[in-house]
Amino acid sequence: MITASHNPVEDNGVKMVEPDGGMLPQAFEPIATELANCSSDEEVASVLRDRVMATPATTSAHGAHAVERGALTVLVGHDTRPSAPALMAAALAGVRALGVHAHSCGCVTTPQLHFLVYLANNPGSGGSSGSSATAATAAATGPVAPPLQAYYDTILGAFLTLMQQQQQPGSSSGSGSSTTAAAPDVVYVDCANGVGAAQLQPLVPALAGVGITLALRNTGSGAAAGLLNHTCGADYVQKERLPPSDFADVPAGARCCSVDGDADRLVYFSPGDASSSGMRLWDGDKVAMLAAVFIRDLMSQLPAELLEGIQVCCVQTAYANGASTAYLTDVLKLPVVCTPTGVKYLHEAAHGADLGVYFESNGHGTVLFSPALRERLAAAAGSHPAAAQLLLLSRLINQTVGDAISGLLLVELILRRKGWSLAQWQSLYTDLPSRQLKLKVADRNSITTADAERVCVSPAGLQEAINAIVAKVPQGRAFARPSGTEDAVRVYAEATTQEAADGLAREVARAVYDLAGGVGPRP
Ligand SMILES: CC(=O)N[C@H]1[C@@H](OP(=O)(O)O)O[C@H](CO)[C@@H](O)[C@@H]1O
Ligand SMILES: [Mg+2]
Repeated sequence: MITASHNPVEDNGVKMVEPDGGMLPQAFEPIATELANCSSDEEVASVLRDRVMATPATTSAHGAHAVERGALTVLVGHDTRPSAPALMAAALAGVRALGVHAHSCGCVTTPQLHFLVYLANNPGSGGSSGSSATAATAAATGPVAPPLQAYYDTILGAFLTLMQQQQQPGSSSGSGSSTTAAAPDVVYVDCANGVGAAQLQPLVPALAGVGITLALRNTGSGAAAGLLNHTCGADYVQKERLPPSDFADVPAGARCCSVDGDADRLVYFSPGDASSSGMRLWDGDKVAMLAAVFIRDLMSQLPAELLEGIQVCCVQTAYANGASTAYLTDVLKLPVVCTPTGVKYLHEAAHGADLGVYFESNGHGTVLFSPALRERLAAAAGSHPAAAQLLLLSRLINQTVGDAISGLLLVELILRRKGWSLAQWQSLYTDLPSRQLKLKVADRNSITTADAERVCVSPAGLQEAINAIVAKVPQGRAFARPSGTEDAVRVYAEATTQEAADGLAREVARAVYDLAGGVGPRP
């Protein structure tokens, strides 16, 4: 997938999708770094020959045995960047030079490409009408590109079925009042001027059919088209806590959401008054809680023996607001696992359970259902409506990777099913005030961490200094870690007041600056 996600339009990047639809295996990262740092074509060729071609595929859907190159197909997609067509041509030429089929999926979202790769290798599993044709062709010639329609048939199809069940009188639709009275007619969607604009379009007529008007903004088209991710998109809204461009006329309190440039992140927000202050945010933590509440409700309607031995787990990072962690453990009584930052870690941990809910605060995440759980649900679907609904949820929710389109449908389904307004969703728990800062140091890798990045191991004395600072702040929590994506050290702090959280973050940043070789002005 040729994309630089939420980053500025002039950046570029690539995300690799494994044959099972998953993310790049971690073992491949050092090789990818080597490739990215090559300074000449010759060097690229030699790294490809000596390192890439010499590394056996680990998670190939075909198993460890060698596969005829001519039987392989690589699917390539791209985002809306002006650099995409040239990079796409290069990628296709590179794949074909190896004697491997290359197929352009065109301008798609990252999660759509993950889904298509999964479906190409697991024909028939999408639950779409088109997939049986795909299965027949695949048997004859190896994986071929399934039509993008298969994505909508699966994800949107499951959403519409769940919505229709809700609207049938007397349907068993989970707990909570199933009134739609609290749901507004219009959901304003900030498409970040990215791929989401075109790919959300098929949802517009489909959702209109169930009474939801999607108003797409920042679609990257028209005379005043904005720039990709520029003052818009999920990353901007979540980090700046500001409504995106082109939302000035959206009424205060309206239901809005924002996706990032490649549509794998989703946050909800509601504009405040004219001064832009008072914008409210429903971040990845809030989406995770909503999903967890709903799934827990459905599971509680199933006979205990059906769920015997089934493990449910919620996965967060240290950036998850402490109030959300407390809500999961104290109110929902669900086990919580904390992993290092980065979806690859959360995804892996969620895979360890039968039902794994994972979201980063920045809006990237999904809910994974194990094959064993899906089998049990399928067997019970005829006799237990809640099992049938959970099974449909596993189709509505992209099982390969976090997906803003699938996430939007999930949130809208749950809010309507529960009859909840944004305010009721917000009131599940109250976030502790928090602050994130970043600073530069001479070498960020001089900071090493343990315990899912919550403790600094080096440089010597840093953790002791952080402990002493945190101890002075009631209910304070803070940590510092080197960013994996930027040349910076990130500091996170939370406390019972915004002032205390701000002060705590500043003090910790100063300790990092003093003990880890800060560069530039002291925070
Ligand atoms: C605090 C924060 O938002 N960190 C982001 C950021 O990672 P860093 O390692 O913090 O730079 O980029 C990652 C990739 O997009 C994302 O997964 C992660 O959540
Ligand atoms: Mg992204």
